[in-house]
Amino acid sequence: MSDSPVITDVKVIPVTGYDSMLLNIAGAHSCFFSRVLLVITDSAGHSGVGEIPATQVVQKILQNAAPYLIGQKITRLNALVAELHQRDLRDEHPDMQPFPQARAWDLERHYNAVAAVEAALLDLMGQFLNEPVAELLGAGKQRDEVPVLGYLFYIADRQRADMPYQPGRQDQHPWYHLRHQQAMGIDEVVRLAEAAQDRYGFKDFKLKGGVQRGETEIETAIALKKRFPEARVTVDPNASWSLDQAITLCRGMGDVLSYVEDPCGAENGYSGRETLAEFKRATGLPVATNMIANDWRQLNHALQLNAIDIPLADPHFWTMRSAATIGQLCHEWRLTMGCHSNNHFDISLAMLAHLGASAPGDITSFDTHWIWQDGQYLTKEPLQIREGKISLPDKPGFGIELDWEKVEAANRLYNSLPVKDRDDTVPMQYLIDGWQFNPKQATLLR
Ligand SMILES: O=C([O-])C(=O)C[C@H](O)[C@@H](O)C(=O)[O-]
Ligand SMILES: [Mg+2]
Repeated sequence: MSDSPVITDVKVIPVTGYDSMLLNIAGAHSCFFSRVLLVITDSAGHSGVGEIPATQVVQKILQNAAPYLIGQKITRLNALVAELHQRDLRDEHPDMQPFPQARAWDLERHYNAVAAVEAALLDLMGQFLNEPVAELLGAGKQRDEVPVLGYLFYIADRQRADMPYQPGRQDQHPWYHLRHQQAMGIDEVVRLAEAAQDRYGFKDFKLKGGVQRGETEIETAIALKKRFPEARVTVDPNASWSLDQAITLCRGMGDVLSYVEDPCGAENGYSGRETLAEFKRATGLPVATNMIANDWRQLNHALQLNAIDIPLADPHFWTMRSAATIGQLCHEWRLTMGCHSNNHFDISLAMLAHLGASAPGDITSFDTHWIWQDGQYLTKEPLQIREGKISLPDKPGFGIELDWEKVEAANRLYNSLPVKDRDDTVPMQYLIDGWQFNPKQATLLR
């Protein structure tokens, strides 16, 4: 019936790199960030790869899925992904019991695992068909370059932490030094933006908020807009502002903020979808989210309430194909597609690029944390951000090749870590003793 290659090997490889002491509502980024690579090899001798956020649960889910995948034809991609979506791997595998948080109610880990499998299979399919992954998504490849934004953070003083944060390098572009230095003031954040703009050519900027007083964060956004008048500027306090506060801070700010990301969330018996709908009505500002429309059912409710304009369709939990479908839906329904991110390596950079290349019509610049990791490559010819865009390589699949020496070194670093999963409250203790997460209180207001 078919000459499809079959899956011969599945490898789950956790990898770690270095990060700066970036602040967000959950605390401070550790000096380490971790991801999981899923590498699937087929009988044609090709390897496909997917990258997702690292948790111990997701690794277990993927290890449990491996025997099921081996021997399957790669052309069963659609059916395999649908089947994995439905399997409750925890119940099938008693060794998931030490992870009570897995699968049954922590759906995001399950989605991450399925997303990794789908990405690796798409990479293999692209190589089998000699087409880039973007051609296999949605309406096929729509563009060769994908706009991305300069994702800015307030940066804490790493020297206060007894952790091996990197000091930065002085022998390269100033960005590679500045990204490791404290940046809490408005001028320092503008300086960061200037360096990032000079290095990567960004047209647009996003400021991670939920850290300082809302007024200070809005003043920072105003300063960014003043410095880069043509830029689309946004701020993302991760729903930490109350609805009233969000309206007070953002009303009349249409000439500064092109859109606002998750300005408020659930409060006083009202859901985040309801408060965002009220925020939109009160301010007239477009709203983006990666917090209240993260699966089809949530997206349906968000759209029925007219709560959002820009779904940030992250392929690491939506999966590449579902995120591409959101791109098509946004185009048809006059919404705007964007993409959320977390700290990531260059495999995810390729995933974002192929997703963005498949999206029809206008999209807003995609989020990427890559500028905080740039230089820590796991592929031989990593994609680059130039003039604020990522160009797609003219190669099949994702068009990337793993550098196994680097992957093995990053895996050794992961294995050496005493704490494996992300926990931003730990480094935060060096800044504020006894600090605890409060989703409604800015990080430094304690
Ligand atoms: O847009 C967002 O909400 C994010 O990028 C989530 C991330 O976890 C961000 O808050 C971070 O890296 O600290
Ligand atoms: Mg966000």
